[in-house]
Amino acid sequence: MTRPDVLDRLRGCLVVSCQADEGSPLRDSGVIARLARAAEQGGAAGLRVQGFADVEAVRAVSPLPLIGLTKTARPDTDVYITPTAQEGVRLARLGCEIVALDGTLRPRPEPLAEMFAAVRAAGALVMADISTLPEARAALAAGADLVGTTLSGYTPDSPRQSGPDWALMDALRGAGLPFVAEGRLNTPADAARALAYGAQFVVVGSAITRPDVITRWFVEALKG
Ligand SMILES: CC(=O)N[C@H](C=O)[C@@H](O)[C@H](O)[C@H](O)COP(=O)(O)O
Repeated sequence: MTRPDVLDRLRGCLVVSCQADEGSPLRDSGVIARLARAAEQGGAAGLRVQGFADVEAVRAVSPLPLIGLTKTARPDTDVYITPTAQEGVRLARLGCEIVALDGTLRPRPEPLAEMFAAVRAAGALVMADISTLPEARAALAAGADLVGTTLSGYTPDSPRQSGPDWALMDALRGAGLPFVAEGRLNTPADAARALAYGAQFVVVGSAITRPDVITRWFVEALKG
């Protein structure tokens, strides 16, 4: 699959994020691979997967375009989504068509443009996870192939909210910047609305692949 083909295949479609955090009973690469297969059976056009072991496990069972990332906590930075070029290059070599990395303007271990170049040289597209309009502009200017609204609500510069950041999507569209919608799209109606807001494609995680989180939504609702 050539790079433009990947974006053509994902346009207007659903990508399912299959991740389980440490402590989750689903924290097992074999389980993640099964979640990925279930998403594929359900019609997902692509998958988003965290960590080398999970990427390898999913790559072995699914031909769908893969957005790979790492989550690496470091003492020197708040940036945790694929903070180094080395990690991004390894994800590309494991077969990820797209590598997601933190595209915010926060202090980071390595310059954004250098990371983008390294990942692209390894054969993958770069998806910059951002939280604000200026970050999106900067990431695209630095050579990102895609920007995702992934980090809105998780940085000091973006509003904390329970739902998707519709205002950010509106601003991105208004500025003529292509974007991927990701983050707290918790219903099919939200996903469809994101496309209507101009998203290239939509990434959904928790509402499909985190039963512990979904259970909590129901439990809280019953408390009234
Ligand atoms: C902020 C951050 O670290 N987001 C991560 C990025 O890969 C994942 O934990 C999210 O599940 C993913 O973005 C999908 O979002 P949601 O689970 O809300 O549909």
